Amino acid sequence: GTGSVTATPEANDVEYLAPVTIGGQTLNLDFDSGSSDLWVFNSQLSSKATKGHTIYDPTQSNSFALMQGASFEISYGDGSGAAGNVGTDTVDIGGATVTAQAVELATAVSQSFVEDPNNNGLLGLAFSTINTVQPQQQKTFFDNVMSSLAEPLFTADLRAQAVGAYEFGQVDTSKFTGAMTWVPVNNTQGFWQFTSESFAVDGGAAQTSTAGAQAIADTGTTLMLADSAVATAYYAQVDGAVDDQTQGGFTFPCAATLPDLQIDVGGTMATVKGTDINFAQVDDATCFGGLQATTAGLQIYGDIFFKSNFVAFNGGNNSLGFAQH
Ligand SMILES: N[C@H]1[C@H](O)[C@@H](Sc2ccccc2)[C@@H]2OC[C@H]1O2
Repeated sequence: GTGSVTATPEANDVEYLAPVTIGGQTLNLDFDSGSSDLWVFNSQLSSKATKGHTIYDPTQSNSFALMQGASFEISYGDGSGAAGNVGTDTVDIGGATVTAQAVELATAVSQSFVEDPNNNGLLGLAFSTINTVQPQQQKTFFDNVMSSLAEPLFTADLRAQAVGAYEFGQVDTSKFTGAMTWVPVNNTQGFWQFTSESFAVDGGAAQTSTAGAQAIADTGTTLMLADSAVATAYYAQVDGAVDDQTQGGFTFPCAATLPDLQIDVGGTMATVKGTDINFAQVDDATCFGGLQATTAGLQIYGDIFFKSNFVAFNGGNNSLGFAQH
């Protein structure tokens, strides 16, 4: 089978939300290819925590079953987190269905989630080896649904300030231009990880990235976090750009024309359009860059990358496909 749902951006394309039906109840969740827990806002949380959110109420589902003694606790790269207990229920994403999917029910969530009323939980799409449920680790929706899909893959078609799509089981070739390039994935850390060792600015000479030379494809990260050599060289080509730590990174005059960035993905150059690298206005004339330096060893290619590239995640052969869109 296949499944297809809309991917709707929040303001400034900070995150993309997609509808998921759990035991007949539909919630908009943040699909996250950088983690592997499916957790939701639910009726166990305080009314203060759930104010403005859509919640899942397991008592109203006739297919919910508590997973006795199971719990989860997850913390994310940005310092946010959630923890709680676990059950199973039928989960449907645009027609792709898993009958006994582990659904993690938060009993505590960090303030950044409370203050994000459109986000009613996360749906992890990284590898199940980093799922946090104890004592028995659980599988992601994608792992569970894969064998029933026409093709063992899902795709992300995320758009700048427009509705895109997540699809399971098929690559919709009408969603991108040119050929799709497939590259190998190293999943030893549980991520959709690939080599990324060089870059070029505005079609200029290829330059070598210094640090880890590894990157992950992370739909749950807003920006594109690359080696500092990449960000420094990029903004050196933008008049008036500065690394302004009071703003948290590179800023530039909003009137600037941003160059395209070519970045190595598994040995083939992918392009991130300059227009997609203008993230948000921070004051009347200053804009904040969508490309920033990573603080971790890994480079994290988030939504800024996805706005220029249609990406397919193949769990059948652990490869990543990308194409311009
Ligand atoms: N994979 C990412 C994840 O989806 C988000 S969790 C999140 C937190 C607050 C608001 C929305 C989402 C966090 O930022 C980067 C990394 O961790």
